[in-house]
Amino acid sequence: MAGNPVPIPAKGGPHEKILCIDDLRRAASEKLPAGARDFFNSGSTDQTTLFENTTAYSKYRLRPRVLVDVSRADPSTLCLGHRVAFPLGISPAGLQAMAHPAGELATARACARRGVNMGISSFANYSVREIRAAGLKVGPMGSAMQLYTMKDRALEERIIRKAEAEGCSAIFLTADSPVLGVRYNEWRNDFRTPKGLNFPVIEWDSETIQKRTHDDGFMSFNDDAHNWAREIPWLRSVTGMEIWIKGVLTAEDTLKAVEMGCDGVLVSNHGGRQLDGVPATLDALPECVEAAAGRIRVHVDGGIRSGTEVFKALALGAEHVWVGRPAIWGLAYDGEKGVDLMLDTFYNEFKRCMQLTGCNSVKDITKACLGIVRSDGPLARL
Ligand SMILES: Cc1cc2nc3c(=O)[nH]c(=O)nc-3n(C[C@H](O)[C@H](O)[C@H](O)COP(=O)(O)O)c2cc1C
Ligand SMILES: O=C(O)C(=O)c1ccccc1
Repeated sequence: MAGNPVPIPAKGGPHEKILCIDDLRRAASEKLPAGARDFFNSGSTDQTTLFENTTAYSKYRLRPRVLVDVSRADPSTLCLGHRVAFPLGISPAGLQAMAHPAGELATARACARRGVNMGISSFANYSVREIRAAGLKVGPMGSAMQLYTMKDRALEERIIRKAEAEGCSAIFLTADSPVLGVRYNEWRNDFRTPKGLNFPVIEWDSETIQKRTHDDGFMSFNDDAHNWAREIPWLRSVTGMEIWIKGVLTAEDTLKAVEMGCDGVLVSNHGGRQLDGVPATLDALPECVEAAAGRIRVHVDGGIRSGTEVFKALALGAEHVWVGRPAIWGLAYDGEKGVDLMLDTFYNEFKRCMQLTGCNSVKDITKACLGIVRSDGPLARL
């Protein structure tokens, strides 16, 4: 990421007030209509998991080494076969054109410019071809194609073929969504996809979607009869792309992914939008890392809102992290430039955290970088 502007917003400039991801959340939330804002920002049921995803980080303290020459600290690493600027990518999130008309195209351009990978949602508002082309105009970029376990296997195979043809290197199979989570906000607001937005990946146009609520559309499309024995061998038989399971929260399912020959697990609770009451992803991470025992890769997403939190996730054994809502907030705030700003903020905080803890490379970030764990957790911040 050499040559990027340091994201200290210029006095009087358009981003004067955006110093951290929480500033971006506030600024974006002010710009979004209420229904869209609630859809993007909410979790399910009582919002317990949503809250814990973000607050889990505050119980860990850092354990820095001092007087280390960190003048050449290098945050770059490998992710899905690509060298990335730092260990953070953008999680697949649907409906990005509701945040900004350029939606996933803007996200792809920002990812390519900042040298990070992107997950493409099955519910993207642009086709995989358009998204990949937008990114590749700016630079080389890695993408993972997110898949649900679909009722229509022929459609699922068409999506896989297109993703392969466009150079995606992995499938993120979302395993936590046989049905949609309980989303009071969507029911209260009678949330509908805005008119004019299409879902080209799943071959639905605006008219088809208008007839359905989000819940209804989602349930008609996804297969609640999904299971390990059917999905993984089938995926292996139709594609050479890496297969990752997105939504794993336990040692048992990590072991299952190892047994089934998957390439990695993404420890995720769908940003607290599916089953409320499951643990924060940071709290589920250690048991998954231990079960993987280096045999498959382990990534994590959910609630990561600063470079220091990226660092803490790595110290607990994640190889790489992903963020969902911060990209949506970047888009809503200022389209492509807002996503650049979001990535720059994370990058700079992460690099500074590496330097201030005495780490010169991502490999130096180990358990030894974490100190005491405060049992008063989130309250420790108040
Ligand atoms: C608005 C929105 C849409 C999402 N759409 C999808 C999706 O289509 N497929 C999927 O697997 N996950 C989806 N997710 C979950 C994200 O991939 C990711 O797991 C989550 O956002 C990470 O948490 P964070 O937002 O706290 O960073 C979505 C999340 C949000 C907030
Ligand atoms: O709402 C979600 O969490 C989600 O996965 C999704 C699915 C389809 C369209 C937009 C978001």
